[in-house]
Amino acid sequence: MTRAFYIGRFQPYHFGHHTIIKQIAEEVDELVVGIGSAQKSHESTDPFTAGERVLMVYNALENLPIRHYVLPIEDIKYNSIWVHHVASRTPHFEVVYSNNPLVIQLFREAGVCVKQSPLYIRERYSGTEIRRRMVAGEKWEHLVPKSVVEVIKEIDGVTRLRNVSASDNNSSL
Ligand SMILES: Nc1ncnc2c1ncn2[C@@H]1O[C@H](COP(=O)(O)OP(=O)(O)OP(=O)(O)O)[C@@H](O)[C@H]1O
Ligand SMILES: NC(=O)c1ccc[n+]([C@@H]2O[C@H](COP(=O)(O)O)[C@@H](O)[C@H]2O)c1
Repeated sequence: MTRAFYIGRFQPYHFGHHTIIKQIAEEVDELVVGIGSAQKSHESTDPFTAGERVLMVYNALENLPIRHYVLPIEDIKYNSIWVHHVASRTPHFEVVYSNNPLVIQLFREAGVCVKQSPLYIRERYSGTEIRRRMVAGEKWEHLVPKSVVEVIKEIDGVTRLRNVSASDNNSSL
């Protein structure tokens, strides 16, 4: 039995993440999805709360054919003990899938097997690009699973993102 770990901020969860998670599900028996930077919300780069992101990911993974867990993970100040921090909040896993250089480095130093997950059409599927579209009033709905559109509409997430982005801009004046 192999259990894998995949972490992202998911601000928001998009088809890039979704495509990779479906590929991972073909290779392992169980998957733990970490909602990273769980303490963050209401910022232009991190507009959604951990709870909202749990809903996005959980609903999008409804039909994933393997057992999976969606768990919020807060950031800590010490990178050197982050792997232990993660381990204390998750079921034990044998392999990590990531593209984030720091995540890869920290897990490899801790002796955990890391597989580099490929990027799926990165220029289209990127949280930064999706948030830019939301603020600019451009179409973004086709870049995320339908269940993510529903969560963002329910919480009026686009208005929130525009408001917090506007206050970011004001504070830098
Ligand atoms: N298009 C994509 N295809 C596959 N994996 C992706 C894609 N975009 C991001 N990832 C990966 O998903 C993980 C989590 O990324 P994250 O939630 O930060 O998404 P992001 O799109 O990079 O967001 P942001 O632009 O806000 O930084 C990382 O390992 C990242 O490399
Ligand atoms: N010291 C820490 O708290 C620490 C270290 C490495 C990664 N992380 C988190 O892991 C997640 C990695 O996901 P991304 O690939 O989306 O950046 C982020 O939420 C990041 O903050 C946290």
